[in-house]
Amino acid sequence: MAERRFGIGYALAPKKQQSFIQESLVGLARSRGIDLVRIDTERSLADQGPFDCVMHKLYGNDWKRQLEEFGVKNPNAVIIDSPEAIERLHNRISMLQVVSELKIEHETDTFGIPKQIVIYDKETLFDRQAWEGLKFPVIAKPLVADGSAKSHKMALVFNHDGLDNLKPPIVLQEFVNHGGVIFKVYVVGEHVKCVKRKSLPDVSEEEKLGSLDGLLSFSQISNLANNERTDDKYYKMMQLDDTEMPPQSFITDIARGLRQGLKLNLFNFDVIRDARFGNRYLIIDINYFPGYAKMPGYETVLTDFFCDIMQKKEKDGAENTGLDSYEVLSCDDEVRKIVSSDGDDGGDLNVEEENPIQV
Ligand SMILES: Nc1ncnc2c1ncn2[C@@H]1O[C@H](COP(=O)(O)OP(=O)(O)OP(=O)(O)O)[C@@H](O)[C@H]1O
Ligand SMILES: O=P(O)(O)O[C@H]1[C@H](OP(=O)(O)O)[C@@H](OP(=O)(O)O)[C@@H](O)[C@@H](O)[C@@H]1OP(=O)(O)O
Ligand SMILES: [Mg+2]
Ligand SMILES: [Mg+2]
Repeated sequence: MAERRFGIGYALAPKKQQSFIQESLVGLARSRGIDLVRIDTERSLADQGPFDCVMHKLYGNDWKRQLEEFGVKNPNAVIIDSPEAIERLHNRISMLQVVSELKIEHETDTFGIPKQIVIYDKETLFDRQAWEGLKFPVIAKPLVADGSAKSHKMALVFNHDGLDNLKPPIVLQEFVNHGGVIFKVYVVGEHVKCVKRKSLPDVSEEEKLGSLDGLLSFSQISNLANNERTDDKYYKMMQLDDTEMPPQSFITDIARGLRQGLKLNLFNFDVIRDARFGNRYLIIDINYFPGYAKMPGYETVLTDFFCDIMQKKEKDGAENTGLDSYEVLSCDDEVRKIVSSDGDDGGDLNVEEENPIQV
């Protein structure tokens, strides 16, 4: 009897679909019995399918309603991920709250988030009382992180003069020197991959005090040029080679904690190493459904994840229990640590985990 195939519908904006749905991914998934099917976002979801799973990165109440209806009509289908869980990442305060709730013990390393305050209006912006404990330079980030170009428009503010150009609501986050390298940790279910990316350079003491005109604007500085898909080529070009990766088990513990706390499968988080301490890591950003295609070998990681969902669904189907749409166990319960071809000397981090994951 022919093996039953597993249909995953994807609902993505055109730009996202173009970058993420590559023939290499579609072909590999197909060879593993998984069909990736485009959901026509101009038509009602209810008129399309059937789907065993829906994967999406769309906004708006109408789409949210359609997903809810789909979930009611298809209780055994898996939705990756729940709109409510995703919305938590659309606000830069609620986004990082989950980090403060993580309980992770590590012998030598500590983690946290930078000091930050939210500013809703201009008066508060100029009220020094409101800034308790926060010192220049600060990074001004839009409070809303909803995928719009505006939500990535940032400014490095060196002094009071720079405040004039800011438009609340914003988050002011202390700027922490971190050696000009950021660690981007991609999470795909129980799969975790840490890569290095170019970041803002450190700010010297003179620059902090100097007569720089108060503000430097920038946007998406850590985004990899699309033509640089191999990390080692990018690392050489951007002189990131000699930056040590964070401890592997530390990063996977944080990834696991965030996944369980956020109840999300598809996200990445940005980590900087605090140059003042060297073993203190700060999480500065968490992104839903990031640019996975920039991750070397993304086809395999994503297809393994699809396989995890399919196998869990079959297992649950056999036990006749409806798959709870937020929990998918990994394909196997062994901890499989695959360190990438660069070995463990600062190479990228691929770690499979044994824990159940939540969506
Ligand atoms: N607190 C901080 N201290 C030092 N540098 C920071 C800090 N916050 C952000 N940066 C720098 O600014 C860049 C953009 O910040 P952030 O990642 O929060 O913005 P974003 O628009 O959400 O980016 P992404 O494209 O990853 O979604 C970071 O990659 C890093 O280079
Ligand atoms: O497509 P890209 O490669 O730029 O991916 C970026 C992605 O854009 P897209 O989802 O519109 O594609 C961004 O999503 P929004 O915050 O804007 O929603 C955000 O997740 C970035 O962090 C991703 O960059 P990465 O962290 O992977 O370097
Ligand atoms: Mg970021
Ligand atoms: Mg972001």
